[in-house]
Amino acid sequence: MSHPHVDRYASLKLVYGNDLIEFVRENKVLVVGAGGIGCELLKNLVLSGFENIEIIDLDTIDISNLNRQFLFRQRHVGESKAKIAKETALTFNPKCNIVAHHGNIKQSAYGLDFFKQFKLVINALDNVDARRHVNRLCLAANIPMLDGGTAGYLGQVKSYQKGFTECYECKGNRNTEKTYAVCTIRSNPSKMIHCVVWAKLLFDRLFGKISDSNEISTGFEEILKATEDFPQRVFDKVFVHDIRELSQMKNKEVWNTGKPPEPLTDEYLKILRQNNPNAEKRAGVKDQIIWTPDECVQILLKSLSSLKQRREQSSEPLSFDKDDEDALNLVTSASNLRAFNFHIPPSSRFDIKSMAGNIVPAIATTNAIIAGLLVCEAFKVMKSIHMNQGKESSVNHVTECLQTDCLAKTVVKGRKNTIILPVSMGPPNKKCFVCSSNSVTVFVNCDKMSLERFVQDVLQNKLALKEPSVLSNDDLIYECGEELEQDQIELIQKRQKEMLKDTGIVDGSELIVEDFSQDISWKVIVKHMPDIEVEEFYVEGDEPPKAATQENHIPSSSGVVNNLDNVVMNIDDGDDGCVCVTDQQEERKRLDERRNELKRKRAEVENNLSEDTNPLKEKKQEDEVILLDD
Ligand SMILES: Nc1ncnc2c1ncn2[C@@H]1O[C@H](COP(=O)(O)OP(=O)(O)OP(=O)(O)O)[C@@H](O)[C@H]1O
Ligand SMILES: [Zn+2]
Repeated sequence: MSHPHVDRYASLKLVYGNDLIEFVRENKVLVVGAGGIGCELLKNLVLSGFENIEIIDLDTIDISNLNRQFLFRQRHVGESKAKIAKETALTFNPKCNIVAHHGNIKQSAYGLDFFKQFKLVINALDNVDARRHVNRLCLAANIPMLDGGTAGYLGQVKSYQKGFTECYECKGNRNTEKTYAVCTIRSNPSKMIHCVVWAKLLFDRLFGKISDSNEISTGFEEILKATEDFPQRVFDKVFVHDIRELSQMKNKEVWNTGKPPEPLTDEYLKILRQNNPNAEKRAGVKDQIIWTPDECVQILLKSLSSLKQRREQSSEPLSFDKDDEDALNLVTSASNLRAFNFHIPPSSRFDIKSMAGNIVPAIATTNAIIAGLLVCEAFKVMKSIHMNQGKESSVNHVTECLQTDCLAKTVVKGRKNTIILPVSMGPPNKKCFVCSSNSVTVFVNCDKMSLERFVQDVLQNKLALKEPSVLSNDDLIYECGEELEQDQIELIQKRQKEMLKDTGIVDGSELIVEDFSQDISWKVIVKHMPDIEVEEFYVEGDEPPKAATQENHIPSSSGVVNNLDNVVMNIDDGDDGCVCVTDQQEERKRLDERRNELKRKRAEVENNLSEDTNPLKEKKQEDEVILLDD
């Protein structure tokens, strides 16, 4: 292959021409994600003449990746995906210059300046959150973005460019996790998935970050303090006492399964033991064997004890990870025990793992098809950029690209045997607050929602901002960032706990929300919805909750998306070939300048208003008094 007299690109040049191949060799592309699609893609790119590539992935190689991520071998387990993908790809084409980043694309080191070096960005990601972030940076840097994704046998490739096509968020690609009514999860499940969602909340309540949404029952504080018998006390509380209380609800009609729940007393466990149809089925793959009630109890107690120890040794709350043995054992046993409580058939650890981890099986061939299509689209974009040099941002470079769907089976009428289906990309949606309008309306209950929840749930989770700052009436009421001073942090912490209405955010308030990490400045219009619960907030374009008084909903899981955000980045200096950016000074400087400008502006506004007509000033003084009182 690498004989010195053989031009490895000879056949490519016949197809694309010398000039384009030279252009592709010289110019840099960014690949985001080195997983199932990313590995295939990197291999294709290096074999197609793309010689300047940067690749980023936050993860390390897991044994479960080896069935489809063919750049990795067993000896690589535990190593950086980006680094090993680079090393293996270089063996296919040593001419390439590949830079590997072991990091999260959302880190500020990979901001606008980083993106600007590339002609094209290609996403090989597995979550909406990271895609939304990359979308915003590609819009800001005005770089075409290709996005590939698969779910089992289904796949899709889309090509985006600012001003010419819809953006990734034009059609509302939100973090739309399936949600369930709170009462179904907390007190009236009818399916195993309800028990799994509950078990994950139990995990969070006992070992994770405590919040209103994981408050599945009262009285955990005492149990958590217990030095002895912690596992048994948890068992007695959630599977016996709480259930006994629930079962005493008079009206039998209310139970979704048709029967009141049964506490897991010794007598009930005995009955379950006698009637257990799974008792004999002990052969087969270990993870697919359904545990007996006794096994569930034993495994529950053991995992509770080991997680308690781990939590005590850790300064941070734990977060559920489907690949963590203790966490999965806890969720599997707790889900099954709850299922026994509510007369729901139990499930295997394998099935519960896919429910708890929102897993859709990955198919290597679908990934390969999508990675192949991505490279075809990449050539079209590079060709256009090459032909229009100097007017990069004013020309539509994705004009020849099509949204390409890879289907599981023929579903298109009149198109026999069509499994690869090209469709035109839509134009930008004028109402899209990300690429077009810069204005978004949010519907929240200002009386019940705290500023903290507004920032976390609405701005960060729902609107996918990373480091939002919030200006209300020219007053900077919220900001985040590592460079804040202690007194600023204290002020924010205090204010965060206030309800929106107490911070001056009421019906019709127009906020300026900025996020320098995504180069975003939006007008956020607040509509106060007095009849909705805190969790029922929604954003323009979403379906509002059916009735204002309806029971509230909780997410089906704490979510793969969130877990990725929580991963601790492993940034090093790259002497092993894995380059990581550490210089964040520019970003800091920009933030500082902006902050000083805001302070100046705020001072001006305050000075211009007389003492008695300035509500902001009064509010501030109140804040200061409170601070002193502390
Ligand atoms: N914010 C991010 N920054 C960098 N890489 C990311 C980010 N989010 C996801 N990724 C990477 O994108 C890749 C997606 O690949 P893939 O869908 O095959 O997932 P996987 O984690 O390898 O597999 P599985 O989820 O099935 O275990 C993963 O390697 C993941 O680490
Ligand atoms: Zn858009």
